[in-house]
Amino acid sequence: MVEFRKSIPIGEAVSRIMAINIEGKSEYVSVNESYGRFLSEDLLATNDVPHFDRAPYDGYAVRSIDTVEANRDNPIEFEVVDHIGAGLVSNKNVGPFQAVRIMTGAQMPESCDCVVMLELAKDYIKDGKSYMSTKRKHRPGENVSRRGEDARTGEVLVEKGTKINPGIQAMLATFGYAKVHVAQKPKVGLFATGTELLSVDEPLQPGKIRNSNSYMISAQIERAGADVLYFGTLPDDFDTCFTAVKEALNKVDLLVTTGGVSVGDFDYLPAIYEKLNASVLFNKVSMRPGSVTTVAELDGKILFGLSGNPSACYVGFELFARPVIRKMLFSPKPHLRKEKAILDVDFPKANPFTRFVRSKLSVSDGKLIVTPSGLDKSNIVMSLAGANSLTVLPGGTRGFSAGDEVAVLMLEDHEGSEWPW
Ligand SMILES: Nc1nc2c(c(=O)[nH]1)N[C@H]1C(S)=C(S)[C@@H](COP(=O)(O)OP(=O)(O)OC[C@H]3O[C@@H](n4cnc5c(N)ncnc54)[C@H](O)[C@@H]3O)O[C@H]1N2
Ligand code: MOO
Ligand SMILES: [Mg+2]
Repeated sequence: MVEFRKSIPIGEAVSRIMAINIEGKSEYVSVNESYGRFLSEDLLATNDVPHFDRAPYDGYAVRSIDTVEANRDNPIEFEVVDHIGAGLVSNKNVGPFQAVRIMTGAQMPESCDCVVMLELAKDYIKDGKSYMSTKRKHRPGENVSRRGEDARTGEVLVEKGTKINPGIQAMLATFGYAKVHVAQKPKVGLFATGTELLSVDEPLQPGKIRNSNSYMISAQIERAGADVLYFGTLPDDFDTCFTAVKEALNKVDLLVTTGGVSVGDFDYLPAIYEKLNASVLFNKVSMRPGSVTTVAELDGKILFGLSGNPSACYVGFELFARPVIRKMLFSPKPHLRKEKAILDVDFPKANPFTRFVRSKLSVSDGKLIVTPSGLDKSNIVMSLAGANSLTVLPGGTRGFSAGDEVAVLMLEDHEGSEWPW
């Protein structure tokens, strides 16, 4: 007799997984290798930026008090006593009605508090000496980049768990972080199970299909920020699968398998979990696709038994495995980011289960608009290519109409959500 499975709500399934005590680890890598990694410690400013007052323009550093009388009819003359570019420091003591010709980025001379831009100064030589004059009154601090205007020593600039982007790379270099504390990439093992599976370079044969799930899931694992250990395909044979899964567990932090989780005669994953003595967190979820997704835990490692059906496999990974990976990368918002969007077409199917529709989210006239990216069946591959989101259609509804507001989960976003259900 076919085993009866009790399905649980999606939120309950996710919270059972997230309750497992599994933590990320940190490593110390060169700034050259840190782009795209996740910070495992808050990023602090180690000095003021800039750490000296500096000229943001090419011009003349003067004392603003000396410009007070300047106006269109009264140019004020300054003797130019020094000339510096970025990287040099003037040691001249600049007195009343004296100026230093200064270039962008150079440190301000101590007694000067404003910069007259080259465009507002007239320069000339008189008796063999350099002079400049200006007709503009300048305020104290005018055209000066103040010490610490960009960052102050000790400030937390970026929080732990943030993905390092090009701007953070610039910050790291600015503060002299030659090495940076980042999360170790979780090692995610992967098997694709199924006697029907051909490799990508094999010609088609009757009854067989090319394995596409492992390519898809490998990319999803990388998109989530982890490393893939792909162990290959497995035939639907209990002993072979059992041995392979058991051995793989020693080498990984998390293990993903695709296929073999339903109630079919050759769906061996449930029996494998039982023989491993793994505790099964759930084996049925009130969702479509991916209702047969089965997740188990063994010695602090999580085994994700994703469905073989490509769309179900894809969705199961994003909802269940991604947040665990992001948690191990110290993200405070490990789940897919949830937003509201306007549905662009009718979706008349009644939904006993919560449905996650592969969708294309776009911005039109300042609003988020969402439309299914293809056929909404769990064995479909093609709708995945155009999907950048999952539209969430709650169970127990009679279908949806164009113009309805719906929740969407964003697949390509780096922000995430704390708890979307
Ligand atoms: N009597 C029932 N039958 C089924 C049920 C059920 O509740 N009762 N659930 C259905 C649902 S829902 C799904 S989803 C599938 C899940 O099946 P499995 O996870 O056991 O996966 P398989 O049987 O191994 O394969 C399903 C399907 O996917 C294709 N597949 C598998 N691996 C790959 C791969 N690597 N690349 C591409 N395609 C793959 C496979 O050939 C099958 O067509 O069960 C329903 N049945
Ligand atoms: O897991 Mo199945 O995808 O619900 O069709
Ligand atoms: Mg099956």
